[in-house]
Amino acid sequence: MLRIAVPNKGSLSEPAAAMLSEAGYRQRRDSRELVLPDPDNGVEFFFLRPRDIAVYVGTGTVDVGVTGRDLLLDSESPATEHLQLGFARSTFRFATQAGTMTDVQQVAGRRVATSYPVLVADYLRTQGVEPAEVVRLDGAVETAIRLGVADVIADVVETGTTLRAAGLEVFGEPILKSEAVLIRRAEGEEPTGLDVLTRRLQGVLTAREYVLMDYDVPVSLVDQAVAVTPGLESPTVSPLHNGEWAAVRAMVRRSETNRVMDTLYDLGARAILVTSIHACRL
Ligand SMILES: Nc1ncnc2c1ncn2[C@@H]1O[C@H](COP(=O)(O)OP(=O)(O)OP(=O)(O)O)[C@@H](O)[C@H]1O
Ligand SMILES: O=P(O)(O)OC[C@H]1O[C@H](OP(=O)(O)OP(=O)(O)O)[C@H](O)[C@@H]1O
Ligand SMILES: [Mg+2]
Repeated sequence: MLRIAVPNKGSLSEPAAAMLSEAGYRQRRDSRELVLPDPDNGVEFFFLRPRDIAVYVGTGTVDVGVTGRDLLLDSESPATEHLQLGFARSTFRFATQAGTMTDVQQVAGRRVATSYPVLVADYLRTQGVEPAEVVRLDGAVETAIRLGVADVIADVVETGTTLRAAGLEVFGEPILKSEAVLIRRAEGEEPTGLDVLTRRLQGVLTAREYVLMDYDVPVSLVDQAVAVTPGLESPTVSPLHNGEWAAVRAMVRRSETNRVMDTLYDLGARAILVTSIHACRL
């Protein structure tokens, strides 16, 4: 059985459970369940603190796990990214009182509060900046400046709402772009069953990113239409009862759906239909 660690709480927990459920795995019914066997799919889920998941994977106690890239890097665990999962996207940034700092060099000799001390210390070292101190806090880092324990913070930023509410502003380059990732042990053989899990998760990622587009187009315009919707490999072109028209089916990036429909319509395509992909294996 492939042992899979899944975040039990926090920002990663719900979207990770949703993705695994879309991939056909069992879901826990109660958030207090800590272990969930799924024998039909040959896996066993362990619900752990997101910060601990890299540690368990690095020691080989579990085979793979879902965590954030930022948490993985902060853990110093011998685990490695296996697959990017596309949710919990965030940046990791320095911030301080609005209008006071512009460059990471200004962090020299200052106190930095963060929940990610290893990540921050590593980054400052690469920039040749020596802070006075890196203060490790568990959360609510944005309040550290007002309370006088730090001059600068380094934290996860998604919308920036939390920073603005605290009267803070980012400065310097982003330290990191993070998202949820599936991790595995850096050394050793690939765990048995990881290939199936990977294909299933890739199927979910593709189903989320693409839609199926069907349309009818005059046979004389098929080549031009196919150039607009080349699909992943090659679109399906089928004859229609009216021999002057053909039907085309292709996968299209969800984000481009309306632009592609406009272009096809202008070209002369009609009966353009878009459907979601429920599941797929490429
Ligand atoms: N607002 C957010 N938007 C996107 N990702 C986030 C956000 N907050 C945290 N993350 C990501 O979630 C992971 C941190 O997990 P963690 O469980 O600490 O989340 P949390 O929501 O801060 O939980 P907790 O309330 O227990 O601190 C990191 O990978 C981080 O980048
Ligand atoms: O840019 P935003 O959209 O505002 O999101 C970023 C905030 O979200 C997370 O906090 P969380 O709610 O997890 O609280 P915490 O600080 O206690 O971890 C993170 O630590 C930031 O504070
Ligand atoms: Mg948090």
